[in-house]
Amino acid sequence: MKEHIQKKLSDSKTARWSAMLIVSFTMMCGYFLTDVMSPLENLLTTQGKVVYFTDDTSMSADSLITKVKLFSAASALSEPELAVEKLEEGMNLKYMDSVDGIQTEMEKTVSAVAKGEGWSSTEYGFFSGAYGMINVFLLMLFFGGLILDKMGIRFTGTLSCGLMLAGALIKWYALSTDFGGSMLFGMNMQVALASVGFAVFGMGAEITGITVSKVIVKWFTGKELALAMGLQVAMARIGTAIALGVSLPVARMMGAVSYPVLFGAIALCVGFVSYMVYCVMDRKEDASEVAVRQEAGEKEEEGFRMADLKQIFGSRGFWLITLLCLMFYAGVFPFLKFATKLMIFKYGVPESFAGLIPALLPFGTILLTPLFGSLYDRIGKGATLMLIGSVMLTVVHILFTLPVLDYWWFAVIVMVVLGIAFSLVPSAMWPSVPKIIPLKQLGSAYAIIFYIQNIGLMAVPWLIGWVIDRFATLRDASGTITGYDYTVPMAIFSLFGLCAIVIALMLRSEDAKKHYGLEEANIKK
Ligand SMILES: C[C@H](N)C(=O)N[C@@H](CCCCN)C(=O)O
Repeated sequence: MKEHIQKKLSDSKTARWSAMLIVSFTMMCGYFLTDVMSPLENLLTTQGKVVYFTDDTSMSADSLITKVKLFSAASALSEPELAVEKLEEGMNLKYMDSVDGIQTEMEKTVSAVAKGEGWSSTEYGFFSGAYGMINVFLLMLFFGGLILDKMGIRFTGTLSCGLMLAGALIKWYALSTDFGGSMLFGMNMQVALASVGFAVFGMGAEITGITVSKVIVKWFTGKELALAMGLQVAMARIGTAIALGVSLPVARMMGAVSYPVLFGAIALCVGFVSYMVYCVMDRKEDASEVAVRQEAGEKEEEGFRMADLKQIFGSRGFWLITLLCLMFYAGVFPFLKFATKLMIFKYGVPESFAGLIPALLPFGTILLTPLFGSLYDRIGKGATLMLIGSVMLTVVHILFTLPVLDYWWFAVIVMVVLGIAFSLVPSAMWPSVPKIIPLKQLGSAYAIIFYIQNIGLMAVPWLIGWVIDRFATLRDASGTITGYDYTVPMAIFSLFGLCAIVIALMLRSEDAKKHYGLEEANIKK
């Protein structure tokens, strides 16, 4: 008689890769919403109507109208009735402006008009950092990890997807409503409410992040773990790239900053449904695992105990990975929030293309993260990959700081290098955690890492927004903003890179002492 050997569902290649694709799609929708506002910084921080022209420049409606009226009065044209509210797509406007110090007659055709929200850079920074606020101050990520290890993947993932959706809807409501100058918590009502929405969303997104990580470890341990994690991160980056690339065109086309958020919320509903589909697979995987254990006469694995936390906190390798994560990610995600405006004001890129250069960063990582992940699976060298990535991050930020080669093509090259760094470190960092911490504590371990990382994701945008208002904003004698000098903010980002290098070196030497296996291949032959 043929012997029947019970197999787990995850032993099927099709099943485990399908599970990976499904949960990664949910995460991708989350990443889209995380960065959907980044290209809108200039629009959010401009007061009143923003007018875009066919030559790809943008101008504040007030200053344009003043110029047009001055010109029409001087040339007896019939424009004195022109007002901000009357500006529309297709209008032809004539005015005088100074070109190389000479007053010259100019003509521009309006290609789109959108509503600027008049936030300050500090308010924009506060809003961007709000993502990590609940996670950090209410320790929600920490509790999220405990919930994940205690209540399981299906319960936690469903809860966290719901939180993401609720947060996205609050943010959309805030951005699409005119609060007529009212205040909340001593703050512009719109900024405050949008920040609350982003904070709720951030709590959901981060808990979904640790849940998805645990899903992948569950289905891929002993198999293509780093490749699977790399592909999951790659799909997440597609979400970021789409956000950076399409958000501004959508806001311009629809005339308001709230529309890209609305589209993100609709996509997230689909992501939610896809997570429900995963839950069905998860149930089957658990059932097949029980059957395999019964056949082998094995006992069920012990669950997570609070005492296990001591083991996590006592590991020096764990702390080094956590600090590396804090410093490295502080130099990347918060940078992305400010990168579009950096392209406009440091590299002179027209606003309509400016989001495309930062979008190169996640695009590059889409191919490279799984590639480096697969390299790590086969040949190891995880600690070295993290070190090289940290060095590249630092060099990139120093180049963005220095007043040299302020050309758009140089910004493109530097951004591509940053993309390589942003592939190297995550592809080696995340699959290295299970080499230091056992599976049953992994939810909590990822949660603590994400928790500390969130302190950076929250505080760095706050710091940079404030620094831009205080040290980077250039004004003329009347106080009108004339431009930005990004030397100080970018020097701060360079410092994060330097810290990452030091920590990566310490991690490599700790690995050599404790034999975590970070330099060894993941796939056992
Ligand atoms: C922002 C989030 N906390 C984060 O760090 N995400 C990582 C991916 C983590 C995947 C772990 N398996 C990222 O690089 O986006």
